[in-house]
Amino acid sequence: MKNILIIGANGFTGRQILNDLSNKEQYNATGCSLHPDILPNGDGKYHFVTTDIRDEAAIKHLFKEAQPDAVINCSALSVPDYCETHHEEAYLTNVTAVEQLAYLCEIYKSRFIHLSTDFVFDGKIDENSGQLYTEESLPAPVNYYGFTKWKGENRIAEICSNYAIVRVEIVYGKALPGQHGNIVQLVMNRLNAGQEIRVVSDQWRTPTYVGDVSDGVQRLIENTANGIFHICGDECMTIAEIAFHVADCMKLDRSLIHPITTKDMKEATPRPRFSGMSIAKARTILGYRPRMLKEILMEWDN
Ligand SMILES: NC(=O)C1=CN([C@@H]2O[C@H](COP(=O)(O)OP(=O)(O)OC[C@H]3O[C@@H](n4cnc5c(N)ncnc54)[C@H](OP(=O)(O)O)[C@@H]3O)[C@@H](O)[C@H]2O)C=CC1
Ligand SMILES: Cc1cn([C@H]2C[C@H](O)[C@@H](COP(=O)(O)OP(=O)(O)O[C@H]3O[C@@H](C)C(=O)[C@@H](O)[C@H]3O)O2)c(=O)[nH]c1=O
Repeated sequence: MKNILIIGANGFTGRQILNDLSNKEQYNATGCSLHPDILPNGDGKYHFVTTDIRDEAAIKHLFKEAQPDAVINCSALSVPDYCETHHEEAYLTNVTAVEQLAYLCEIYKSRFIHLSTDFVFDGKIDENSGQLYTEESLPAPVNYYGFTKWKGENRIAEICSNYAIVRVEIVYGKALPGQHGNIVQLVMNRLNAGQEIRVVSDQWRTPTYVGDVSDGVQRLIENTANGIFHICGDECMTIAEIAFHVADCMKLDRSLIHPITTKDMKEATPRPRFSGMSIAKARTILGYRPRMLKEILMEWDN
């Protein structure tokens, strides 16, 4: 049985991974998060600890207790607008604490699986070129969040002898109360309530189903390959196209959706224009096969 430590286990992705792993006999799952268990009356299949990863002594104690064979880091300051105005705090969580986790993984001979983002890229690929970002593409982040995530990636590659960096993007699925939502849920909620929504039609992404992230991570626990893996969807589309898929699959009123440009959206933080990522490497090495957005939406009970 493998001991798996999932950090950021109250978060949207971390909780999915904690739930999935704790239902498998081959894993002994420990969830860790900054705040107490978001679902304290769960089925008792996992152990949960409240720990701040910025606290060096606490994190050393956690490793000693958990003796992890693999550590999955889903914790982060993951709101780009917040990171843009809180540089020091963002750096501490997304870089300094990640470095500390990486050192401890080396000491405990744990495989380090760390979640990162498409926001490491500048998004300057021409959307008509048919190109997608690969693991070989050069990062050049356009916001501070992306910068810290890239720094974290680099430090792990320098420190760890057994690691995988998992870049995901626009992770969607059903969030629990208390977790942040996602664009698919936001569109669904607005349209269900008969409210209008403005969505950008000039930001291209490869949206990722949260269950597929969990699947990709599980494949990486069992694989020994080091390096970066793009674990996202296989369909590149604009945010406006995502919104129209939601309306059509859920039979909601698509006239409430208003496509606008990024310029008109007046976002507080710059975002890459095009950040579709290729999953060719994950397909070949891991046998990763993500699901289609429409397929997930058709099964979604809203
Ligand atoms: N969601 C998305 O669309 C995307 C996410 N990513 C990356 O994927 C990963 C997971 O994202 P997502 O699921 O959205 O994350 P969330 O923001 O939902 O969850 C992050 C979790 O990290 C925990 N956390 C934050 N600071 C600390 C700390 N100091 N010590 C311990 N735990 C801490 C929080 O715990 P608590 O709730 O207990 O306070 C929170 O639950 C992140 O690395 C993010 O950068 C990348 C691209 C897209
Ligand atoms: C709220 C909102 C967002 N959008 C767009 C902006 C953006 O392109 C997209 C998603 O917006 P969000 O604010 O949910 O997420 P955003 O901060 O853009 O995105 C991400 O989260 C971080 C953690 C990442 O690492 C990224 O990979 C990405 O998935 O939807 C609209 O068009 N209309 C809206 O009303």
